[in-house]
Amino acid sequence: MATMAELMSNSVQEMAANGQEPPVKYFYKGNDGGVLDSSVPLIEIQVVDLGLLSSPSTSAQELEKLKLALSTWGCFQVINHGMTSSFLDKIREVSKQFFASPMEEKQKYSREADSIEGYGNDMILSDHQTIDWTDRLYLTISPEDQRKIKFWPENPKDFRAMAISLNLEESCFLDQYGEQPLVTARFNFYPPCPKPDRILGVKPHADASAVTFLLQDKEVEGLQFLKDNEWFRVPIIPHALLVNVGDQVEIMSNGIFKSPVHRVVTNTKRERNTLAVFCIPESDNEIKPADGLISESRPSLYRKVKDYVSIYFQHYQQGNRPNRSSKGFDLFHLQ
Ligand SMILES: O=C(O)CCC(=O)C(=O)O
Ligand SMILES: [Fe+2]
Repeated sequence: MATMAELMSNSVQEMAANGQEPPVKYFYKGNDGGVLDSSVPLIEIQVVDLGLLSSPSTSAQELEKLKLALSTWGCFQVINHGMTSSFLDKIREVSKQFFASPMEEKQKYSREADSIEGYGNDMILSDHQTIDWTDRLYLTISPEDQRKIKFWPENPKDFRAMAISLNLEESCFLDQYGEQPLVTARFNFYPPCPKPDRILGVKPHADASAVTFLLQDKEVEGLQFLKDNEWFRVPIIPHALLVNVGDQVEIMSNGIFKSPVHRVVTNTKRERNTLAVFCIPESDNEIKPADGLISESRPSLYRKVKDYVSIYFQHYQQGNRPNRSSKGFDLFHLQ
């Protein structure tokens, strides 16, 4: 049996700091390596104002914008969301401080070999797997009784308070989410990478969530979305949150809302910090296209699923995406 040390890969941050040559398992096998320059076009991303969305005189127009965004790109930036700029900056700061703390400190929160929760990087499931150039801290935020406080850093002191107040449960509004949807937070740290043309921060994937909220780095770009076989950069709006549809809302909306394929590219000079918050329906709930969205002209395009996240992770590390089509269970290959 493989030992714990064999199953866990090294911290990417240490490799970067030591100027170590990245092992080949980090090299992306696809023919489309990542680039971070202006030759990659920017998404003309919709910016949705939550204030306008909730005010009767302006909501219709804002709702149209939302629908257009979700049915074309599957993502938008949200402003006027009620979280102050100083609060968002504080999250960024606390996350930076955690990753900047000594390795012995971070290792107190190391994930266990067979689970994603805690501090670490990709789980190694196969010899052929491409590993992402990122270290992460992955925490369950809600339901509260599923929090594993042992993984929540004690330092910086503000960390636990910050993460608790990030409870975005209210945004998970659909019935299919169930009474106790899961909200998880992934603090992502991408150190500078010596081989950005060969190594990705996160390989191409779509999210297993219903909806994902991303707090981007304020200064360093990296996230790209795929549309019509072309990659597009996401612009930075410092105090906006990026919202993207995950596979489960694509299923619930019978494919009207798109769960976009995205990736993170690396760069040689600057580290990048982001926070992704995933809203995930209760695993016992059956997820299926809403009845109102099925008709003779638009039959149900997806199979019913339960515990989609488990199905998803069985495929993810191999670079595959489960095919949720009602027609079968082929795999959609991403690398
Ligand atoms: O860090 C980013 O920009 C995106 C991360 C991401 O796609 C994910 O964690 O699923
Ligand atoms: Fe993602």
